[in-house]
Amino acid sequence: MSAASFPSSMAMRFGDRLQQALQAWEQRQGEDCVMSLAVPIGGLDPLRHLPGLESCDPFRFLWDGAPGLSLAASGRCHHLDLAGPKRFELAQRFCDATLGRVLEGSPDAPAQARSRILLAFSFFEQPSEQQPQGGIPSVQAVLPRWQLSRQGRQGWLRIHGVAHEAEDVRLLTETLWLRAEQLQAQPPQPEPWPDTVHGSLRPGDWESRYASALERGLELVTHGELHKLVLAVQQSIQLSAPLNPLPLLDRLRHQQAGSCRFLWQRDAQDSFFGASPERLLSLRNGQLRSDALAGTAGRLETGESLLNSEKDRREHELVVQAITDHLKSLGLTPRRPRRPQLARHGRLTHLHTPITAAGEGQLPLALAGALHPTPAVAGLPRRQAMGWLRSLEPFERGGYAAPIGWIDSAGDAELRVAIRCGHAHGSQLDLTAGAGLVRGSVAERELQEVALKLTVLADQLDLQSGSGARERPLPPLHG
Ligand SMILES: C=C(O[C@@H]1C=C(C(=O)O)C=C[C@H]1O)C(=O)O
Repeated sequence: MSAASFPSSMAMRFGDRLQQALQAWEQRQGEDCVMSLAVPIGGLDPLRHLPGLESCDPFRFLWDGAPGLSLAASGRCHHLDLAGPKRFELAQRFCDATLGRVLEGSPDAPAQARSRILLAFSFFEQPSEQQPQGGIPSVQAVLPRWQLSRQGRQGWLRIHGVAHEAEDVRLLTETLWLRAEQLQAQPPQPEPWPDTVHGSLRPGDWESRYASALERGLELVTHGELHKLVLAVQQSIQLSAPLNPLPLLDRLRHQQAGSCRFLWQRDAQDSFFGASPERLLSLRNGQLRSDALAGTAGRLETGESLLNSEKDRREHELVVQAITDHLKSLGLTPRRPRRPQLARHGRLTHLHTPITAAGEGQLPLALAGALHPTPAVAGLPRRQAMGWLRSLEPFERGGYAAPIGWIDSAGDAELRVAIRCGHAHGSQLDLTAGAGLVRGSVAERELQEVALKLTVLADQLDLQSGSGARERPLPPLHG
């Protein structure tokens, strides 16, 4: 195909794009390189157009921070799967090396459309000996084939591809142009999405297994062996039809508007998805931000009662202190408001303290490696708490409570803590949720808090039997 086969108004634009790309190619250093090309594409909704972004590789990703950045991606141009220690350092090196090789052929593209490496970690560095990790590497990093982004009304489509010669650059430009035309011509997924998820609870009751772990956890924090322990539970659902997570994520856009919806789909059989209220870190133009989020109230309590709860304030402060201490140990000067605010995410309200610092020149994954896991999802002291989680939780956490997000070609990054999430693999869907125990925590309240958190996703499903994950009111907060 040549530029002549496009309508004349677009031919100019196509010709300009091609010329830009070839100019960048001429200035390359080294033999081969990864060419990165982008075109503006109107404000297509990445969530609704992800199905139209298919690639020969089954990998798909969604980051839906609407009304902020939304990003859909598919296919893998380069990727890394790792297990074991130093994963943050090695993933950072992969990002630097890969993004360093990317040749920007569309220098007019804005920040939302920058080339990105997508990242998903597992909670633990190594899978446990008893429980296989469910095949999840301790870090997955992907430079996608396709990226469709939207921020405000603007949207961009980007392609990454290896180029050996100028002809490859022409071919990539044409592939990009054609896909942009197809996406713009295609209607997005209709509203409402057609399918509901059908499934039934798998036998095996998380409540009885949680009760014994909870008893031990409460002993540990009461006797001062730990300051905090965040015990999680897992509810498994047997799916009677394959799960499409996109309709769920679409509904969560309305029901949990302040959170960031995410999807990491290794293939059609394996989807990890959720709506995270918690920012592990964001780095934008050298400004670092991390969120301390701990202390939870359900719909029936007032935010005031949460703000006035001595136990919740103490639990929250442990998280703020841990984050600020880690940042200080890296030589940063974190700033924080003196008192927490309330942050509402769907049916739950949390205590929230945003922590900020000047972070010029910081490596996002060095920061993430120091911060993960915060005491909001693990406990204190960290090492001992991690050991107790291994022995008390009767399942593998996988990606639950681990960092998920992206780094872009300018060094900006955002990583969320993957909570309020589910993992569908084959015909099974696992929902995981946890709650923090500190001195003064009450067993019944913690049990009801995790049950309430499980409902965030479970309520989107059409379950055939009564669910242990149904919402019950939380008993009163203790002062
Ligand atoms: C661990 C989870 O949530 C975390 C624990 C919270 C708490 O204990 O109050 C609140 C928000 C999150 O930091 C979860 O939702 O699974």
